[in-house]
Parts: sequence; C-alpha cells; structure tokens
Amino acid sequence: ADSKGPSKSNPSNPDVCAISPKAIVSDACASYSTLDNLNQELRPALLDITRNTDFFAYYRLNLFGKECPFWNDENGMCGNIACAVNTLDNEEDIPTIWRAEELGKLEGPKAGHPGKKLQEQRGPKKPLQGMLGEDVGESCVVEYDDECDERDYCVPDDEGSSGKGDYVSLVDNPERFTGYAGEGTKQVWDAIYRENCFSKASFPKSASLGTSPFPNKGPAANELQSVLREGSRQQLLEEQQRHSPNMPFVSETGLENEDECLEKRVFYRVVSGMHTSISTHLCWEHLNQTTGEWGPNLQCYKDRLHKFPERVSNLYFNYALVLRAVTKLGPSLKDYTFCSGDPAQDSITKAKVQALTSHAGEAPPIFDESLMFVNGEGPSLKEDFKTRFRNVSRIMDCVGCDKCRLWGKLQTAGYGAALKVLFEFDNNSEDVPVLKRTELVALFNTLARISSSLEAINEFRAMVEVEETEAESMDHHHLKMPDRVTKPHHVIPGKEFSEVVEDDYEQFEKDKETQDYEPSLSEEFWSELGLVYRVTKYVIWGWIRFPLTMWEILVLEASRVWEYYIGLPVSPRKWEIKRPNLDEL
Ligand SMILES: Cc1cc2nc3c(=O)[nH]c(=O)nc-3n(C[C@H](O)[C@H](O)[C@H](O)COP(=O)(O)OP(=O)(O)OC[C@H]3O[C@@H](n4cnc5c(N)ncnc54)[C@H](O)[C@@H]3O)c2cc1C
Repeated sequence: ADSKGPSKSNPSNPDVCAISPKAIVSDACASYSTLDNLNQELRPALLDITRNTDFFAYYRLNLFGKECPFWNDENGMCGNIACAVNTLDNEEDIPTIWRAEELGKLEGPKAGHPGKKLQEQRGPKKPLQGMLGEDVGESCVVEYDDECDERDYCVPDDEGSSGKGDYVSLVDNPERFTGYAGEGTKQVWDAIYRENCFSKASFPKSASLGTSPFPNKGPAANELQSVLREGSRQQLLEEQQRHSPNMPFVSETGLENEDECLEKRVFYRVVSGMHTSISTHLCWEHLNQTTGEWGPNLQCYKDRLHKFPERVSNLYFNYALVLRAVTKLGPSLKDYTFCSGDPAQDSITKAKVQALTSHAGEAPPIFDESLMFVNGEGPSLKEDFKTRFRNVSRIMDCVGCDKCRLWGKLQTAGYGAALKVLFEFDNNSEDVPVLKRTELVALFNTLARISSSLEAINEFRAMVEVEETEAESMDHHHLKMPDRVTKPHHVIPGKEFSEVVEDDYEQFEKDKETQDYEPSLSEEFWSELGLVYRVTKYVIWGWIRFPLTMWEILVLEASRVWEYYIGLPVSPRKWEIKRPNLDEL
C-alpha cells in the first residue's frame, strides 16, 4: 500500500525531508519504511509506558452525562447517546456476552474525580481512597489542574455539566471489536468528516455573520455556533434544513471543495488516519460472534483498509505527526512531576518517558510543521482548525458504545494535544505549551494506538501476501482432471470410454511428473479413483485371461517335452511367473 503523493519539502531547507524514492507519506516528510523501522525501535518502550505506569494507564474523562449536541429532538433527531446505538442484525440469536451491548461496556474499576476540597481532606497519597485498587499510585493518576484553557484543541467541560468525569483503566479496556455498527456509526463518521469543511470565513475577505439556529445552550452550542457563523455556509445550511428538517446541523454545503489547502488536507488526514486506526484495531482483535473466538479477521482488513491505500497512508501520516509532537515535548518533561506522592514511581516514569523521547529525537526529521499556517490566512485558519477539532471532540459524545466513546475521545484529545504542541507557538519555535495530565496521557496513548495499528497492518499485509502467493502457485500448478474426464462428453468414435479415460489420465500423470507439484484434494481423489479403476481392470482381465494363459503354458510345455522325446534341441521356456509390478498400475 503505497502513497504515491509527491514529496513535500521545506522550501527554505530542501534537505529537511530526505525522502525515499518510493512510498512517501506526503505532507509528513517520511517514507513508510522509515516509519516502520522507527516504530519497531520505539514500540517496546511505548508499550511499557502505557501499560506499566500508573500515570499513563488511567485516563480521566466525562463519559456519561454529556449530550450529543448534533442531533436534537426538535428536528426529530435524538440527542441521547442511547438513540445512536445501532448494532448488528439478529443479535438475539447469539449469547448475551457476545452481543454489542455487552462488548461495548466499560470494564475494571472506576473512580470519580474528587473536587479540590475532597483532595485536601484525603491527602496527596490517597485522593481516590483505593477505588482503582490498593496498589495503584493515586498521586500519579489524579489530575490537579483540571481546567481547559484558551489554547486547547480539547473540549473544556461545559459549565454546569455535572462532575469532572471518572478515572478508568485503559489497560482493562482495550480498543477492539465491539459490534458497534449501523446507521448510528455512519451518522457519527459523517458528522466528523463534515467538520472538514473549511469555510471562506477562515480567509480574510469573507466573514459575514448570519443568524443562528441555536437557542442559548451553553458553551458547547455557542462554540458550534461560532463555527457556523459564516455567511455563505450558514445560509446554505439554513436553506438545506428548511427542505430537510432531519439533517444534522453540521452538514455539507457544497462549498467544501473550495479553498483546498495544506491545513485542510492535514485535518482530513488526521481524522481519516484515526478512523483507519480504529478499523485496524477492530479487525485485529475481532470477535466471531457465533463461535466466541477472538482473533485477526483478514476479510475485515481487506474490506476496510487493504483496498484503500490512502487510508493506510493517513495512518502513517498520523504516526509522523504524533511522534513529532512527543519528540518535541520530550525535553520539557524532564522536570515534570508525574507522581507527586510517590517519588520512586515518579522517577521511574520520568526515566521511561525520557528514554522514549530522546530515542525518538535521534531519528531523522519526520514531520515538518513549519509548513503549516504560514501564509496570509495562517492565524485565522489556525483558529478554524482548532474549532473544528473541538467539534470532532464533541461529536464523540454521540458515539453510542462506551468503550468506543472512551477511545474516540482519548484519541481526539491525543491528536488535539499533538496539534497544540506543534502549532501553539510559532511553528518554528522549539517552545512547547505545558500540557495537562489528561493531555499527556491522551497523547502517549494515541501514539501507542497508532503504533499497534502499524504493526497490525504489517501483519495483515504479510497475511495477504501469503494468501496471494498461495493463490498464484495454485493457479500456476493447478492441474485439474481434464474436463473430458470430469464432465459429460462425446465419445470419440473408435475409442472406448475406458480408453478415453486412460488417455486423459496418462496425460494427467505425465503433466504431474514434469512439474514441481502438490496435489489438491480433488486431484488426489481423481488420482485414487484412477488407481482403483486400473487395479480392478487388471484383476478382472487377469481372471478372464487365466484359462487361456494356462492353455498356452500347457501347449508350450507339451511341445518342449515332445522336442526332448524325439531328440531335438529343447526351445527356451517363453513364460515365467512374476510378482505383479505396481508401476504397471
Ligand atoms: C468514534 C468511533 C469509535 C469507534 N470505535 C469502535 C471500536 O472500538 N470497536 C468497534 O468494533 N467499532 C467501533 N466503532 C464503529 C466502527 O468504526 C465502524 O463504524 C463500524 O464497524 C461499521 O463499519 P462500516 O463498515 O459501516 O464502515 P465505517 O468504519 O463506519 O466507515 C463509514 C464510511 O467512512 C468511510 N471510511 C472508512 N474508513 C475511512 C478512512 N480511514 N478514511 C476515510 N474514510 C473512511 C467509508 O466510506 C465508509 O463507508 C467506532 C465508531 C466511531 C464513530
């Protein structure tokens, strides 16, 4: 699966992106094999960090109690997550544990986020009072500063929204097949892709405000409003909604193809790459809902990804982007406190993170963020980009499966954090913003997700190659019994049916001998049948000929006795008793 896109190079420094001649991940300055090699080197450390440190193994998020802001009851569309749950058909025929409803549920312990007062009361060592398990270093898990600020690509909690979310274990809830599918998923993916409609308002000349279809709804809706507050796009949307009231608020207007630019392409690639990663995981850890067996589903991979090299290239693109962010962030984490109440765990976690980021820093440049947001439209485009990203994050509240929502939200936050690191300051600046705990956890786990996906895709590719080689060699060596043998045919005048079969069979055997050959089941069957036929013929013919042969022997022996009797030289015996030779058959 190669991306054949042209190479991107930094105009100011053409050597920044040393690109291999083939398989370029365009926009990201790296080749597939560079990224695969890098992934192999970094993967063990990344897995260790995300699985074996308390800091990175737990994530806090508001999974419940948030409304999906994109479908609402007024328009006959449900804003409740449960309405979006759509699963496979005929699920009632399979055991409950294999049904989507069950597979999508969160597993493992959960702990509510304690407010500042509770944290003070409980002390720094046990802010969660053992709710995640006694051996969990809680000071590594709890978020102290939990406000979202202006620079965020993430979604701040709406004011008035209840609670600050729960801590859940990422290790206990692997991202894998859940059976979540159908209209609900289509609607969500559609809405996410529609956020890619960068509008004219992102460009200096065209921002005229329209009226909003939203009543006052709080920050989430207001944010959405600001995205929609763009003359041409807004009017078109309102027009479209008058004609079809069930259409989601965020919708295609036809203006999307205008103003194609690098930033828009990057936005699309991030979303599509995330989609690829989700699909890869669900195909790699797939449940056969009728047998209950987990394992890779090659057909799932072929249907969703193998036929679409562009989707796979977007995954590589995301790897380059997120790894660049992690690398850039590395030095600023040297003094970061991962666990305030547990110095031993703190230094172990720090050492692991430093080992990973400095190793990644030794690699050649893989992503050149200085290309983005640099033209005249730069700053406003950046704003638009950010708002759209926040909307993608909100759309995740419409995902009707808890586990999918967990990973969907985490990954959106992870990409958001990566974009923040890469673009918050001057693109060329090595300064990086200070990230919150949640953002760090999301960033590293998102990288780990992409890393697993790359590995799974390589495995899948190898499986497809084996399958194709086998099919090729079967084609090459495929020696079928001739049609005349297996199908009804005209008997050639002058030849018995048995002779025809024999001729064809002999040819078949000759063909076999001249080739490096492994018979298939049907060929073996025909070969055995031919043998039975010839053995039967041999035996019956032997019985029929027996009296005649005995008579011939008797005559021959009598003539030899007569020759001896009258004094003539005795003729040599012309017959002998032989063991049957199997090769004759
Ligand atoms: C946020 C989110 C998280 C999810 N997490 C899980 C999960 O953890 N486990 C699970 O089993 N299911 C999960 N799902 C459901 C899963 O993603 C699919 O939607 C579902 O399996 C149905 O697949 P589908 O074949 O209809 O195509 P979908 O994957 O739903 O794709 C819909 C359409 O998008 C386009 N498309 C597909 N892939 C790409 C791509 N990479 N780039 C661009 N366009 C693309 C295609 O036109 C496709 O027809 C999740 C869904 C969402 C929205």
